[in-house]
Amino acid sequence: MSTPTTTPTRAVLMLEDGRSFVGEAYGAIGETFGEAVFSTGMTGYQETLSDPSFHGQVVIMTAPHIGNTGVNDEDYESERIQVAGFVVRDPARRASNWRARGTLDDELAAAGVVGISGIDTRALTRHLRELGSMRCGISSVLDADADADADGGPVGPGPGSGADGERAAALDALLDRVRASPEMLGADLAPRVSTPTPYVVEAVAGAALFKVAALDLGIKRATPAAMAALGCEVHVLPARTTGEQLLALEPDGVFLSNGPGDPAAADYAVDALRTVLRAGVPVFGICFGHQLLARALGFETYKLTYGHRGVNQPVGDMATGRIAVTSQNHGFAVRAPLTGVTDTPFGRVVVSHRGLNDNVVEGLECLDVPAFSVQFHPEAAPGPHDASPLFERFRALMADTREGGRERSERSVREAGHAEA
Ligand SMILES: NC(=O)CC[C@H](N)C(=O)O
Repeated sequence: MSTPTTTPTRAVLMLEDGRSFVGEAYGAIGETFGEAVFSTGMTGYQETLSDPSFHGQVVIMTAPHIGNTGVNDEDYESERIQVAGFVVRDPARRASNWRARGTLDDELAAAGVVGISGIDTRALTRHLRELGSMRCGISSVLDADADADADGGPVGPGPGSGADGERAAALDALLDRVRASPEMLGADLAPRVSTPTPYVVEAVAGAALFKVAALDLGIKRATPAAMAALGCEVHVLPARTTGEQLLALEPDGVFLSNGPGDPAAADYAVDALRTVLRAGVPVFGICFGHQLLARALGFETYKLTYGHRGVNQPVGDMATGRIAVTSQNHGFAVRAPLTGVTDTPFGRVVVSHRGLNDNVVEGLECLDVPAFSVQFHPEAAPGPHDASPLFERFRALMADTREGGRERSERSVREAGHAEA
């Protein structure tokens, strides 16, 4: 009798340190490599999968049941699934939601995204929490060779022969491929996910009040949408746009988006930002954009052991003590003194927010130039909306700077008039 076609295909997740997990193929059949990171969000898997900041990463969902609501066209945060691979414990056997147009398994397969299911994601997460994020590979094609040999090849005794020997050799070879795959430290990934050409997101409520130049380092759809809803005309620009090109748009403000990779590798964006800061144009950065503002001010960034990824990360406002529950997705962070004022080439800077789980810097505020940034995600896709007023704060900063600018130019007109008289 032939084997039923429903027999699951075996898949293996191999970590850089040699620990491996055996499960079932989920999504596309094949092989993939990336940095193994875990996300604790219990909702929002579609937004997570399509967040460009996950480019080059294999995402492990700590929530065990994934895929319940299938996939729809509305919840994509970019044009495609961006993760390098996907790891789940217990995929939903059917999708159930009025918006669903298909299952997550099929969607991943159609997008060519290799995943694995049925593994102990709790043990995997604890391992990464102790030892830190590391490279990994998922393969659902390893058994093909071993099985072919086991079925058709000679059955010989001793190590290295037969299916077991083949499988051990295949696992060793997979580990070699994991260790040969690119590292996240030092990776410049934003240009890979950025828009190739500029585009404009129109302000929602009639006439645009403010023109925002947004550097797309891996922007999510919800971000320009949130600013457009506040009356901003958002010009979304490729990652390598220069400071001069940003200023040539005569924007009321410059926004720096989230994005994948190591902020220490994106010197081009740091240079652009310094040009903008020198011009006194308001700046707002989130996540990768926050890390780049920090670098432009002279702070360093570093790699966290395992990062913050999820929708329930508590953040404290240093000035008010107020706590916000935030959406986060970062593996790098800014090194800056939590208290006190730091003097930088762009004047005084304070840390505005800190992570309440581990005291990581979660926000910066410039006191002498109109610029601020947060490590978390005010666009909240997915996640809670506690931080969404930050877009209003950016609008207020643009309004103040514009008023200040008007006052200054009115004063110079008056002064020029005096000079003439
Ligand atoms: N979401 C982001 O912008 C992530 C920023 C950066 N790639 C990090 O991992 O820290």
